[in-house]
Amino acid sequence: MIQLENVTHAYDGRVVLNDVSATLAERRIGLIGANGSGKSTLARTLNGLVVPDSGRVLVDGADTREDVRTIRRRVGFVFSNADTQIIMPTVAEDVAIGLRGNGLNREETADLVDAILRRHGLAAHRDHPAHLLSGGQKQMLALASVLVTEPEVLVCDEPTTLLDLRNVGIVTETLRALEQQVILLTHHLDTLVGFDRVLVMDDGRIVFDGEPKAAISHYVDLIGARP
Ligand SMILES: Nc1ncnc2c1ncn2[C@@H]1O[C@H](COP(=O)(O)OP(=O)(O)OP(=O)(O)O)[C@@H](O)[C@H]1O
Repeated sequence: MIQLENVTHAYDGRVVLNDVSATLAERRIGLIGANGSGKSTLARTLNGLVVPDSGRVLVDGADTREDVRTIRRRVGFVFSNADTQIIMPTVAEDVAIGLRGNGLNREETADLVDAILRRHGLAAHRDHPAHLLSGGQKQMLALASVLVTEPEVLVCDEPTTLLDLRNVGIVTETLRALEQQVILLTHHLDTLVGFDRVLVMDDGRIVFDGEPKAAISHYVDLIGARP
């Protein structure tokens, strides 16, 4: 469970998170809001990528300010642009890098890598250069490389933004089927169908917190009311 307690954060003196408090316990949580409303910054506080100026973020009671290594293992993060996340030359190497240092031998590592590549439709691309994959395949690789580390929570920052409609569907279905808690930031509002809870952000605050339909309707009204 993740708890945000009076989280405030500013960039260059401009407040982008303004006294945000929330307890994130549901399995499927969406986070929506206009560009620049603070979603990514909030998401980045959840695994210590951003440490708030004041307030605190607790992951199963551990403070992101103090225990970032443990928290990074528990909370995986997937970025919208997979190119920024793929770091190794080949597909298999990129997945394997996440397993480094966990005591597995080469064979065990290869077995795990192969299993996760099969699960995410990438087995045929095992030894291909990662940068030659299609946009959708790259996003699946980024997802696979995080999931192989078995995080308890997966934070996905607009993982479908750069994808065509078919790949939006594939990534959405993959996220839907995961065991772990998923916190999904998205502008693709229909990917939130069936979610337990959706938070709407505006100007650094959570301005609505409820079931998807009501949250989306609140967001649409909010945007509609803008000059
Ligand atoms: N590293 C940074 N340095 C300075 N300003 C930043 C930084 N990251 C974000 N910002 C600013 O903080 C504000 C909130 O940005 P953030 O990315 O959290 O919003 P967002 O809701 O995720 O937006 P989008 O939907 O466009 O991704 C924006 O005005 C952005 O320009």
